[in-house]
Amino acid sequence: MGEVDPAFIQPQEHRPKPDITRAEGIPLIDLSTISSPISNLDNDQALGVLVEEIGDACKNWGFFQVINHGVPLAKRQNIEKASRFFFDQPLEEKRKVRRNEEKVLGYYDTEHTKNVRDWKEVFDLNVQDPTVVPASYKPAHEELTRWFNQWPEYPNDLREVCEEYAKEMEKLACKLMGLIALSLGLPEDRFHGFFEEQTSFIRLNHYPPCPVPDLALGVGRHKDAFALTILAQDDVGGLEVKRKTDGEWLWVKPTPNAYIINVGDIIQVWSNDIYESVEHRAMVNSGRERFSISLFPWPSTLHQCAALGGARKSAKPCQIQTIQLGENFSSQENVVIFRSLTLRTSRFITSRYPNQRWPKNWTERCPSSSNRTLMPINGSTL
Ligand SMILES: O=C(O)CCC(=O)C(=O)O
Ligand SMILES: [Fe+2]
Repeated sequence: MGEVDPAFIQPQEHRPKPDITRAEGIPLIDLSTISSPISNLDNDQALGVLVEEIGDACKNWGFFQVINHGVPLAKRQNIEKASRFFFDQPLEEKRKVRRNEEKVLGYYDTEHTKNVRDWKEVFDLNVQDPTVVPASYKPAHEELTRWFNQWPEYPNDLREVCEEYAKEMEKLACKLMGLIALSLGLPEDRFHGFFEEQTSFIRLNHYPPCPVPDLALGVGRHKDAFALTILAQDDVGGLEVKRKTDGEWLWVKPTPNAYIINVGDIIQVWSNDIYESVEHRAMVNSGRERFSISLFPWPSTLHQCAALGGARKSAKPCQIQTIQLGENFSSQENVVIFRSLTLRTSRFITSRYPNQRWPKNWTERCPSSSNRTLMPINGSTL
């Protein structure tokens, strides 16, 4: 093991397998039907086929790749180049824009997943700058705060290329949310309003070569807490997806200029579990560094919490109700979530409020999934 910090070492049962399963891949979906300027979303027979493909992929895999998505290749190449430049700098330079308790965006190199350190470094930025969020998770506190992006001195075009890329990602996310709504039998714009005060963010990932790739992971197994994830991976590859049918880890073969899409917890809730947020992880290797870029579309804080924690009807925009739910769970009011989703996502939200304390014993107050009230996806109270 040499000098590798034991904090990086995965428990035996979660270490990557030496023999990668590459046989069957996640579905590859061609979006040209909706990417062409003359496409007509209303009466296109091809649209019906596409919607069915999206629905099947979400249901059977929770993951798919898209091609002919309409995102100009140059925008992706620009951000990839700037990301390489940024991570290539000495640590002291990157640490000038390090995330901390006050500045929750920027560079970070000690991320942990399930208490094991990830073999990676990241740079986070919000799509809305600044993003307005509650200053505290307590519903009685009405104060809001603003999260600002941090920008390094070099590369000096990082901000511009990230903002350009974010605009493209927003368009793609909007198209995908529309297709997913249609695939659930909902109007195409059913979810759009929830993103009006979005808290979406972009993460640049860098996975350096690792001397113990059979013991460590770039990102340990996890599910994403967001609505969707739109991931651009480079040609090195390393993403693995847990196949729903048998729990086998499958390697996602890099497809040039494709984006990998996965269903997050929020869509799982919005679809009443018809679509599931699926476990995945990122492997590292000893020979080549790897880069990827994630866009995590998050609805406004209110809708996150309505979905993930059952916000009360009286909730004011931006009040975090998820945590409150832990304390008031017995009321069963608008409870739309089951234990694991609440746990995971609430932890994610609390991690952004490091000074707040999670109520003790809260898990015991969570209802079992069989007690859960389903989301009224066809009604108006979503
Ligand atoms: O880089 C990857 O392949 C996966 C990253 C990921 O799963 C995440 O950031 O949530
Ligand atoms: Fe992920």
